[in-house]
Amino acid sequence: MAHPLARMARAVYHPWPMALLAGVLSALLLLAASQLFASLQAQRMESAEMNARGERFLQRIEQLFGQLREGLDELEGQPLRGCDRAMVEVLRQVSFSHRFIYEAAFIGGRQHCSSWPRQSSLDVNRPPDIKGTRHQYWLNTSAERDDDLAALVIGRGYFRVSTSRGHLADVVDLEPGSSLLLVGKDSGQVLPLLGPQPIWPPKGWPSPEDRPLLIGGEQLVYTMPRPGQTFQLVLVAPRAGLRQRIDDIWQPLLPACLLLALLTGALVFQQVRQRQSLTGSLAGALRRRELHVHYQPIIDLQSRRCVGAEALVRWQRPDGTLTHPDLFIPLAEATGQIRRVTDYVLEEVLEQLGDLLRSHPQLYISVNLAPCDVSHSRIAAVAARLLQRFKVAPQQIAFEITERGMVDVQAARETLSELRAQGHKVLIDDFGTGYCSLAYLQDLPIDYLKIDKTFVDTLGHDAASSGVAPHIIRMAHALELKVVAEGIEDDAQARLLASEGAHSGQGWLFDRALTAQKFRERMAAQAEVP
Ligand SMILES: Nc1nc2c(ncn2[C@@H]2O[C@@H]3COP(=O)(O)O[C@H]4[C@@H](O)[C@H](n5cnc6c(=O)[nH]c(N)nc65)O[C@@H]4COP(=O)(O)O[C@H]3[C@H]2O)c(=O)[nH]1
Repeated sequence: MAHPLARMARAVYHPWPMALLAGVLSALLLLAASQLFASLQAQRMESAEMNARGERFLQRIEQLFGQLREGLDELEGQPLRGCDRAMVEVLRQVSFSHRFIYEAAFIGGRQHCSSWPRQSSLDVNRPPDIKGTRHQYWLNTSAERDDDLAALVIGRGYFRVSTSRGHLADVVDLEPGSSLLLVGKDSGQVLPLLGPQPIWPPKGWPSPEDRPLLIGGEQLVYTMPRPGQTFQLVLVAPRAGLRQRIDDIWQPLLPACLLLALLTGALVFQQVRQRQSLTGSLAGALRRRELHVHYQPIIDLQSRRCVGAEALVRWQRPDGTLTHPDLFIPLAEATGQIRRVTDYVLEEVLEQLGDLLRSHPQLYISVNLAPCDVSHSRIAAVAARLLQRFKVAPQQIAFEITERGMVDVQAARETLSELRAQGHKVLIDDFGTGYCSLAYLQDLPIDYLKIDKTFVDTLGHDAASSGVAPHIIRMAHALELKVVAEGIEDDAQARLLASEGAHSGQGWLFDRALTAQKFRERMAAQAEVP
C-alpha cells in the first residue's frame, strides 16, 4: 500500500497542477522578495535623504549662528554702552547688515533699548535657557504662529541679538510634521525650536557619535554633530512617506514578478510533460523490448586480457534517436521503473551471453543496481531465478552499487550479504564520489572497489586529487578488496594504475561499450592469442 504522501504527490504530479503550484509558489516568493527589496531600498533612500537634509540644515544653521555671533562681536567691539540715539542707531545698523538678525538690543542695569524700540519681543528679565561659556541662549518656544517672534536669542555681555521664527523656518525648510529641537547635552532638556513637540526621548537615544541618524519605527531622528557645544540640534522627521515610497518602488516590479512566475509555471509545465512523456515512453520501450544492453570489456591490467564486462543499458528510440542513460536512469529511479530496467538488463545479459558465460567460466558480467534495488531485498531472488533458467554460475554475475545506494546501510548490508551468499561478486561503483566512510567499508560485504573516472583523469597530473586513486588502491589492499579502475583513456594511466596495484580496468583505451555480437567477437579474437 503506497504511503498517503506518495499517493498525494502522484495525484498532483501532472503538468497543470504542478505548473499552477510552481506558478503560485514562485509568485508568492517573488512578491515577498520584491517587497523586501522595495522596503530595504526605500529605507536606504529615506536614510540617505535624511542624512543629506541634516547636513544641509547644519550648514545653514551654522551660517545663521555665525551671523548672530558676528553681530554680537560687532556690538561688543564698539565703544558705546548705554541707551541713547547713537546706540539705537548702532543696534539698527547691526540688525540691517545681517540677514538673520531680526532684533539687536542693549541691556545694561535698568536701561534697555532695541533696534525695534516699539515692538521689542525681548523679555529682559527672563534668565537664559542655556548658559554657555561665552554666550547665553534664550528660546521662544511659544506655539504662536508669529513670524516676527524672536525664536532664538543669543546674548553676550550687555548685548543680545535674536533671529525670528520666520528666518529659522527659511533656513531649515522643515517638511510638515517635522520638528527642530535643541537638546541640552548634559541636562537632556528639550526645547522645540520649530514644529510640534515630538515624544521624547525616542527609543535608542542618544545615538552613537559616529551615527547621527537614529531610525525609529515612526520617526527619523538626526542629531547634528556639534562637537564641544553644550546643546545639540536635533531634527525629527516622521516616516509617514515611507509606505508610499515602498509602493512606488514595488509597483513597477509587480509585472516583472508576475511574468517570472508565469514563466516558471510554463517551464514546470513543459518539464513535467516531458518527464511524463519520457516515463510513458520508457514503459512502452520496456514492453516492446527496445532497450539494448552493451558491454564494456573489463581488462586485467597485468595481462591486458578481458576478464569481464560491465553491462550498460542503451535506449534507441524507434526513430533512431539515442536517449542517454544519464537522462533516463535517474528518471526511472524517481518513478520506480528502475526495478523493471534492472530485471530487464539482467535477463538480456543472460539471454545474449548465457552460452558465452557457460563456455568461459572465468568470465563475468557486472550489472548496475539502483539504490532502490539495494534497499529492498528482491534482486537476489530475481537473480537466482534467472540464473537457474539460463544455467549460468552466480559468480559470473557481479553487481555494482553506487555509494548513493548505501543510504540505508542496514538494508544495503542485508541485500549485499544475500547476493554474496548466493555466490555473486559485489562492487562499489564510482568510489570516492559519495559519502561511503571507511568505517562502513570495513563492515560491508563487498569484493571490489571501482575507482571513479574523475580520479583516473587526474592521475599523473598536478591536480589536488591526483593522489586519490593510489590512496584508494592502498586502502582497498588493506581491506583485502580488489580494485577496478574506470574511464582509463591512455596507456600511461593504465600503467600507473597497474604499478600502484589496481587489478583491472575499463575505458576507451581498451574498448568502448560493445554490442553483444562485438563482445563475442572480441572474446573469440582473444582466445586465438595464447
Ligand atoms: N568519457 C569516458 N567515459 C567512459 C569511459 N569508459 C567508460 N565510460 C562511460 O562511463 C560510464 C560508466 O558507467 P557507470 O559509472 O556505471 O555510469 C553509468 C550508470 O550509472 C548508469 N547506467 C548505465 N546502465 C545502467 C543500468 O543498466 N542500470 C543502472 N541502474 N544504471 C545504469 O548510467 C551511467 C552512464 O552510463 P554510460 O553512458 O554507458 O557511461 C558509462 C561508460 O560508457 C572512458 O574511458 N571515457
